[in-house]
Amino acid sequence: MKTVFSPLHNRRTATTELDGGILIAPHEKPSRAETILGRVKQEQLGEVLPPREYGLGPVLRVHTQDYVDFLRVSWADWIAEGKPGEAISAVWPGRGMRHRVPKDIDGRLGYYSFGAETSITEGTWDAVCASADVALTAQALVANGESAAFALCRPPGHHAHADLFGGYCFFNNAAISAQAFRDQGAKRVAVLDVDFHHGNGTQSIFYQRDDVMTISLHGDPDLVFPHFLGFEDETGEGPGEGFNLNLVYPPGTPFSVWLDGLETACARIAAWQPDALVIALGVDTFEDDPISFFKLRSADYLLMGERLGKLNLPTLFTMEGGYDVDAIGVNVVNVLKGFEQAR
Ligand SMILES: NCCCCCC(=O)NO
Ligand SMILES: [Mg+2]
Ligand SMILES: [Zn+2]
Repeated sequence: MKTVFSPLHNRRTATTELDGGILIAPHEKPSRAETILGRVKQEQLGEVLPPREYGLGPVLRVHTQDYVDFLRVSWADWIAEGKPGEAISAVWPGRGMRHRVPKDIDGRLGYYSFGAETSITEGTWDAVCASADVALTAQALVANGESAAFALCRPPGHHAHADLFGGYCFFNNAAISAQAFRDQGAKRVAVLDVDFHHGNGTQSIFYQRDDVMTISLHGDPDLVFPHFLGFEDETGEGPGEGFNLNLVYPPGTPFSVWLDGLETACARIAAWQPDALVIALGVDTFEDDPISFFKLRSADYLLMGERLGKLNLPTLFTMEGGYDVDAIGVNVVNVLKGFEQAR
């Protein structure tokens, strides 16, 4: 399987994440991508390619112009105000307030985000654009005949809505890729999110559509991020009714239980017969992940990959979460190896 990777992910070097009332070193750090790349090479998964540059056209098929414009100028506007730290939202348009875009950078940060854990820094824009190019380059490989490809994206994307950043995500790489498949002629595209967290961004982007099916297995939003979306009664809206599926699990969920959910998801996908499958691949389902509460073990990721391979669909993997850096390379590449063994 080919991997697409860009060293420009290193432009995303946030030094602060608001967590537990203090600013910690971010969980979403450069060593995540470098460790995965090292394992891809060590295991000889396949060729590693640099991304092509696609520009903002494909991004704007999913994200709004005003949001993209905001992201591009956010850091410059922040430092123009003489702010001492990294750009972090501290105010949001709460219930009963006006949902309009303020002029002030603090107001715009709040309007265009849904959490304070994600800072914007000097190189964030460059890394975010490169991450989308990585996804689109891997998507093109699959659209042009590769049976599967791995987009080693950083920063991740599945929490990003059309005009919201959060959860370490800015451009929704999986959604941008799904839309690219559609724009290149695929009639039906399924996005399956196996990250520990709900793919709230991906769900919201396609929620009223019946051409992109979105499915996510994740920790109970009543207990974990993103807290306000991802419940099992969210099944789609309007034409999209029935094209969203959330499978929610409690703390301590082992692979055996999680695998039942994967089986449900795969059955739904197989019945729909999509032309392409995008897997939002987070491995924060791992038993030792520092911010999650499932109990998957490294060997389980081989079985996860195998089950996904048995769907026999053109498949794009986009890298999402996973924060146990010692294990992330093994776990990610285990999914990809298991996938290939099933083909
Ligand atoms: N306290 C913030 C947690 C953000 C979760 C990010 C993630 O891994 N999403 O998949
Ligand atoms: Mg998920
Ligand atoms: Zn996650």
